[in-house]
Amino acid sequence: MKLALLGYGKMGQIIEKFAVERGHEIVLKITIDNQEDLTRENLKAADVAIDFSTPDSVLRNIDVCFDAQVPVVVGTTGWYGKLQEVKDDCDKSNNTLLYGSNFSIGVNLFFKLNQTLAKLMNNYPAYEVQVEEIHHTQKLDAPSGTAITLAEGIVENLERKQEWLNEVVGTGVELFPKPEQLLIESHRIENIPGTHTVIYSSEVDEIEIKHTAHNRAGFALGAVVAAEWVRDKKGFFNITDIFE
Ligand SMILES: NC(=O)C1=CN([C@@H]2O[C@H](COP(=O)(O)OP(=O)(O)OC[C@H]3O[C@@H](n4cnc5c(N)ncnc54)[C@H](OP(=O)(O)O)[C@@H]3O)[C@@H](O)[C@H]2O)C=CC1
Ligand SMILES: O=C(O)C1=N[C@H](C(=O)O)C[C@H](O)C1
Repeated sequence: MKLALLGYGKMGQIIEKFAVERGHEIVLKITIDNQEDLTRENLKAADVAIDFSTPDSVLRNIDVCFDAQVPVVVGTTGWYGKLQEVKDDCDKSNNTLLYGSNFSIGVNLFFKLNQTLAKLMNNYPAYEVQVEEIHHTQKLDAPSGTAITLAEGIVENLERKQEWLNEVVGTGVELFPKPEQLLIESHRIENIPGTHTVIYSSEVDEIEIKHTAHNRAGFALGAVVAAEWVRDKKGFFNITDIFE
């Protein structure tokens, strides 16, 4: 299959490696320096576009994919406030988009564990819950998309939590969540590909579930598999649709 890579940074380059290994061809690579090459005409050479760019550029990239009627896999995070708008555009224009805060198999298993644990905890009010995420210092968004998915999994399944709020550690701003608010703590440390922990803490003990990415390979392979899966489909999908 012919692929367009929208964003060719840390992720785009590993995605290229897995895509070529699996017999695909890269027909277009877009970075900040050649953004003007992202046109409907150029995109039409691709069967699927894969976007791992930036929160500021992703919405325009999606628009161009919709205009060209090219299915797009979106790994970029930091735009989920616009999710409903993008879904409406996708449906109205009869297009195809698959997005996911995390394309690795391990994290998608972790999402399920998180939901199950949150349900169990309805019977155990002595436990307070918190989400922690650690990423490299170049990350542009906080909290991470994965942490948002984890927090939503908790809010949807644990009755005593109604919304999440985010504290970026080291900025000097400390938050004091109300009992119905779930704290997501973000840490930025050199060279960490992505670590997520859900912690339930009581007076007497603590239960933690944790996912640690050793590198970016799991995310990149997942994105290529997602492109293969979505190629001949129409509609708006999440990575969890592949795992169902
Ligand atoms: N869903 C998932 O599983 C994962 C998601 N991510 C997300 O993917 C995104 C990218 O991550 P990562 O590769 O680490 O980031 P990088 O900063 O390494 O790469 C971003 C790329 O986007 C390019 N870019 C900047 N502006 C534009 C534009 N206007 N159009 C197209 N490309 C542009 C940059 O160009 P230049 O090189 O010239 O600066 C760079 O090539 C982030 O949002 C991150 O959170 C990351 C890992 C896994
Ligand atoms: O920016 C990153 O690096 C990552 N971003 C994704 C996120 O925001 O959750 C996925 C992964 O954790 C790496």
